[in-house]
Amino acid sequence: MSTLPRILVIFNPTAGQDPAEKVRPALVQALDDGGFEYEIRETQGEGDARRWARETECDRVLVSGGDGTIMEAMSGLIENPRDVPLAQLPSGTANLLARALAIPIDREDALQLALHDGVAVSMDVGHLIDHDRYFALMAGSGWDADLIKAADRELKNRLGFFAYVISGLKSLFSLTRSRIQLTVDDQTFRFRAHTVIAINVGEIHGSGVALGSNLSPHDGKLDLAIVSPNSLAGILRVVFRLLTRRYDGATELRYFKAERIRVEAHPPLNLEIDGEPIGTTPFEAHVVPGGTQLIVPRDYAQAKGLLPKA
Ligand SMILES: Nc1ncnc2c1ncn2[C@@H]1O[C@H](COP(=O)(O)OP(=O)(O)OP(=O)(O)O)[C@@H](O)[C@H]1O
Repeated sequence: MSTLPRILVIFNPTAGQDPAEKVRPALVQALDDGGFEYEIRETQGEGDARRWARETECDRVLVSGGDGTIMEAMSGLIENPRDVPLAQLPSGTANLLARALAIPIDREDALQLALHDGVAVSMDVGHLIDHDRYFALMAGSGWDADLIKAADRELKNRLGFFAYVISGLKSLFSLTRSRIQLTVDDQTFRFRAHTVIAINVGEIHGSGVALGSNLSPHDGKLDLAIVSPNSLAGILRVVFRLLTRRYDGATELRYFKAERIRVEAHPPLNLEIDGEPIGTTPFEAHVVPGGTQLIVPRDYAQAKGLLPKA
């Protein structure tokens, strides 16, 4: 009897800039070469990936798509009564989850990891309660949500990742602060800010790029970042702090760690979940510790102390 995992491939033919005719043959070739038993299902739109992942009886789900498709499949797997790990063939525009977990973006390397070399580890996920949506990276209100709303499909097709850079710069100049009421576990705070982000994964592994210090999707907590400068000079100060990794000691950039948070804003702020617009504030989120199983590089798992001690 074969000991290879039976694989459900969830394939989003519209993700990213590479046409499906280029991605699909490479995928089929790698699966055939490895001798796997597999099924490939192509998404038609929102909801397919979540439903198929929730219902699958395979041993592993391999998602070919961007962060949106991966998160849909991850949500389905959280609802699947069996523990089924998720592997990725990052084929989106930003591929932030892959980059954060040190998963290669190169197609062949990613397939080698997804099918052969990777190890399964648990990772926390966030849950946006009112929307019943899970997030791996973050749920954010304010600037991040504005820029994601501005980077629509047409702009992403035309410019790829630069769509986010351009819409991010544009949104920076129109930021206005809202009155925020923030509940962090049992404590309530009131202040003015233009951006409040609940972060699960906030660091590109090994790159030095991070949204804060000691952010970890393996600590059973969400990190909350609050950005509140009221002028362009203040915004540039925050950007400089982030780039130079000086996160502490500024009132314009504050952090909390929590298991549960609630954000109300007046006027309401745009809201995004893992790079997808999802209406406006208020939002309430909590962490599901170790809620998902992911296939990651052995080096990443080792660096994070996630491998069983030999
Ligand atoms: N066949 C399809 N036709 C059109 N849209 C689809 C299809 N299948 C899935 N979708 C939509 O694709 C979106 C997810 O895209 P995904 O995030 O994976 O790629 P992306 O937008 O290129 O990448 P990124 O999130 O990195 O920018 C979901 O909104 C989903 O509904």
